[in-house]
Amino acid sequence: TSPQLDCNGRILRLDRPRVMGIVNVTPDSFSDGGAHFDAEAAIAHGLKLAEEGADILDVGGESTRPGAQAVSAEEELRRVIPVIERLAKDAALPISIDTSKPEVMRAAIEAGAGMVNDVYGLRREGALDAAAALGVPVVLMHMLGEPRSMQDAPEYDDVVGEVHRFLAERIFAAEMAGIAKKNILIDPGFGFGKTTAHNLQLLAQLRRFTELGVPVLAGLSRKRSIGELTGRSDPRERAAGSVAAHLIAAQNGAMLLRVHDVAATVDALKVWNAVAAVPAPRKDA
Ligand SMILES: Cn1c(SCC(=O)Nc2ccccc2)nc2c(=O)[nH]c(N)nc21
Repeated sequence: TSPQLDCNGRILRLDRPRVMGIVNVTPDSFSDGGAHFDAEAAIAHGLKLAEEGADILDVGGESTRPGAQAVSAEEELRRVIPVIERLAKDAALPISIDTSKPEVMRAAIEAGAGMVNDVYGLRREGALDAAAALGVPVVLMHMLGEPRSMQDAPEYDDVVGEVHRFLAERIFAAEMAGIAKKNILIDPGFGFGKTTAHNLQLLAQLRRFTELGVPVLAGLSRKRSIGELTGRSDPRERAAGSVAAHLIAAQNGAMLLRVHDVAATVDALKVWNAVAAVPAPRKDA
């Protein structure tokens, strides 16, 4: 019996690599400086990704790009709650909330989300206790320092070893706070305080993280490293590079892939699964 996650009543099976579709609730294009948020566009996009075969949708209201200004809890709630409510009503798949704030976690689960995806690894004040009380699966991700400064010449003695140790410590902290191990996922945090060389080491050695005994999530979609490797300066042209990276992540043990290009990734995984299903050759005596 392969693991499955109970996301507030909606089941996410982890019998094979699964696809998490990205739904950013961003400032709408016509309003001045993002005073309004285009919930309708985000909802339509989420429903489209569900149609394309996403197994879960990740809804986020605060950009974590280096230099992005911090957003208040009230502002973040204004952006994501209407989107989560409508997606939970109009689609059957589980929804994760991409947030580091305890009050946003609580309201999002109340509104129908079923997983917490925290790029800060539940290190904000009250986050561990809030997640434990909610009793939903949580993603613990590695980030070096803070979003503002993480990409200023990040350095490690041994990036894989240091990220591995951080994640082991966050699993321990989560279990001590009362989060069941079956509800924990980990993520090396591609691009969060890593150069492309660091990201390549983490991807090449991703199977090391499966030793921690919980499912691994990988999120490389359209990121700068993919752009650097492919020469695609426009993120919208990074789908092929992203699919390639996510197939390698699946091959190296990732069970959840956080992607923009759901249809392409779903097709790629169908090919990957067909090969994975081929019986191993018999070792004749
Ligand atoms: C919320 N969130 C993000 S946002 C950053 C992003 O997509 N940047 C980006 C996207 C497109 C182009 C350039 C940069 N990345 C992860 C991740 O890798 N893992 C988990 N668990 N959550 C995550």
